[in-house]
Amino acid sequence: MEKEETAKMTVTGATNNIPVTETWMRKHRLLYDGATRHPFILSIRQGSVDFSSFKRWLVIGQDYIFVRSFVPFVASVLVKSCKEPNNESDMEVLLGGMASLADEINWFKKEASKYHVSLTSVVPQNANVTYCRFLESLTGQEIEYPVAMTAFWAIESVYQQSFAHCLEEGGRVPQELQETCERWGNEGFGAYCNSLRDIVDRSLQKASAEVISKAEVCFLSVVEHEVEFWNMSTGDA
Ligand SMILES: Cc1ncc(CNC=O)c(N)n1
Repeated sequence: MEKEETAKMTVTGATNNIPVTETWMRKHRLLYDGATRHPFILSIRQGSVDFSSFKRWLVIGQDYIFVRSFVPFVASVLVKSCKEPNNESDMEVLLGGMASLADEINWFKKEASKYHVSLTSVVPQNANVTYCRFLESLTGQEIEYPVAMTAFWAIESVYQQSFAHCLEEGGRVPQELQETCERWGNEGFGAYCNSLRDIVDRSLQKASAEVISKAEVCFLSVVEHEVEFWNMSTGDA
């Protein structure tokens, strides 16, 4: 076995058959579940969430700000994907992601007007500002494609799995939040997340041990930012 390859196995714990993302999920399960099973998410699933103006402001207003920062980040990943060999399918998956963000921005506007949330006057909370800055720090040219792709996949997957959990059997999602849960928790969005995951695993197969560990750190950062994002729901973030 080549030296580089041995180093890679040491860093990731990956063997030939287990994809890197799967090894991370096993290793960091508790932290990951802390995001997808956050008390705020569980309160939506249980129907105990009070969808008062404060929570609406969070789910619509703060998330709108996040998504506006997410767009240039996704654009930067798309630019990187164009420089990758055999990029045709990556580019298409990322373009699909872009298209759904355009749709999402319109949806935020519709929800905002329904609940009289003024999107232009929402002041971003600290946790959100920090998360958006983190996204911006990942847009630079020096950030390797697998690292940026890892962040992208993790951001989408955490959201998808959180809202899909709300919709699983036994949930009692309040009617006002049903559409929100379906937007990110639907199966199509789940399939899209799996495509992102496959791109991550494939791009990491060719990556150096250093890039693989950077990607793992990036994965953990995303999960932590997602927890902090929902911690805003208690008002003391
Ligand atoms: C905080 C956060 N994380 C992930 C997503 C899902 N990606 C795009 O919409 C989101 N909307 N908000």
